[in-house]
Amino acid sequence: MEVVGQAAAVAQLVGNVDGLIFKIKRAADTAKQNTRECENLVVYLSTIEEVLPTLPEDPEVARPLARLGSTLQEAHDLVVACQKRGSFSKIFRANSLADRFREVNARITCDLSLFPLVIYTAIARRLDRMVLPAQNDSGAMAPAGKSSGTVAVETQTQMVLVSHVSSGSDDDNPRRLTRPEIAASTSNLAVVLGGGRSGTVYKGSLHHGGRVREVAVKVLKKHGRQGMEVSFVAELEILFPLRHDHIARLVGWCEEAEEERRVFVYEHMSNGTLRDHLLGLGVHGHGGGAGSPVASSWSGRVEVLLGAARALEHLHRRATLPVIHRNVSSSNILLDARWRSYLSDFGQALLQAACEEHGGQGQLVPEAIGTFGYLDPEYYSTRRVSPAIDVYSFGVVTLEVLTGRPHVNSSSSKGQLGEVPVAMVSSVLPVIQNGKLRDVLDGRPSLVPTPAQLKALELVANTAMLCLWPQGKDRPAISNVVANLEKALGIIRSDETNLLL
Ligand SMILES: Nc1ncnc2c1ncn2[C@@H]1O[C@H](COP(=O)(O)OP(=O)(O)OP(=O)(O)O)[C@@H](O)[C@H]1O
Repeated sequence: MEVVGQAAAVAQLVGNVDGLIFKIKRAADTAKQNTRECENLVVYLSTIEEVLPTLPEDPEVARPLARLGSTLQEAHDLVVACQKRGSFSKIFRANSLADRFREVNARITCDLSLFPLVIYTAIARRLDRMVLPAQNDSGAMAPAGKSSGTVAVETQTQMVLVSHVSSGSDDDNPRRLTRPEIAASTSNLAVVLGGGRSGTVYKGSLHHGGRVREVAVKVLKKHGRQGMEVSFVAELEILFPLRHDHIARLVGWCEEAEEERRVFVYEHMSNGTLRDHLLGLGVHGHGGGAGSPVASSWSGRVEVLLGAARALEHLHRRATLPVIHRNVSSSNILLDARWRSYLSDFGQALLQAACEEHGGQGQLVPEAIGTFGYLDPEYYSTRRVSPAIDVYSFGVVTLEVLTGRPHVNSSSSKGQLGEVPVAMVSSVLPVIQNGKLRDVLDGRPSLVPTPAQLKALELVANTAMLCLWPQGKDRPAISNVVANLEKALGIIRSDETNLLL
């Protein structure tokens, strides 16, 4: 009896969502402003509409369905508002409506992520298919914009899936992989690249569409972090649409819910992590030897920092669905064969829209997760998530780059429980604040700075100081950090050129 009741409740919720989608579509037909946003929303909702009849009559889907229903009610009100023309400042009104569309879209995406994983990935797969242009008979991709209905598909792509700066083609979209594909690509997980709290990363080569691609395959721990399923879905949701020249690209994923096996496949970065090079760790043969510009030149170091700052700028300000990374560290900045830097490891990332919901103060999380030494103390005490927490961690990475020291040291004085770890910030920052940057700069012979380089490094150090300000509101936005690093890199490069002449 109870089961019948639950089934009826789910059926009713599905009917409600279906009805709302129908109403939104009808209202969108007669929208007089923000018509593009309305069209985008309709395309997004059509995908959800397709999935609705396949939902199981399971109590687990009732809660996310109810949430989706109330978000769609707001979406409907928004589209209805677009049926009127604003009598006062039309442009202002259009912009504020566009902001509300962004919020509603982000909320719908958040609501979808609450569905059980198997349903969510079904939706993601459908969206995946929508972004891939139709293949012609020869298997080559048809040019975008040529197939019927492509306009809708393209706008959908812009809205939901592809954030912006794309350096790859559409066939670079992440795809679902099978377990045999994972086993074959990694020769049964033969070569370990590294490991962390969430799993082990293996080297692999993926054959697809006549191409071979070097990949890093992260097999998530079965019972690692609490809520692994939730964090898998969250990372998939965040990484799927992200395209940026300094963000490690997701190539695919594999999910076998029954066996609790979850895998992410990323582009392989052959030169390891920034940390390896700063500390001269010989991990996999690329730990900061003579050939590493990151170990041996200030331009190499500042360039890597700038890449990571641009990745954060993209996440915070430019991505269609802005993101807070929450785990910025020198181990999560990877280097490819050309020494370009890439931000990686989005396992703790959060969508900013969810954070903004909380009266602009940032979302309150149950626990301030992070790595000691990188963790923003204000976030640690308030548990409120905002972009400023990434800026703080980036400040710590900047100090690592300047000093070549690890983010934590073991104190010489032993506490009751053994050696006490000390965050580098507490030992290095006061020295920089006293104007004695030279005392803490990495002292390797190839890094002795010229006077011009020292000026540039002072700018970098001052920027780090601002990033490490105790209160998040006093820290710079990441765009200002990018601007300062660009300036510093310009000074160092022109000095290097002068030295060569
Ligand atoms: N795309 C990649 N290319 C090459 N090596 C990689 C790649 N991704 C990860 N690695 C290696 O695997 C290690 C662990 O990866 P990652 O930091 O993502 O794991 P994690 O379990 O999420 O770690 P954390 O403890 O920070 O949560 C990295 O330090 C790096 O050495």
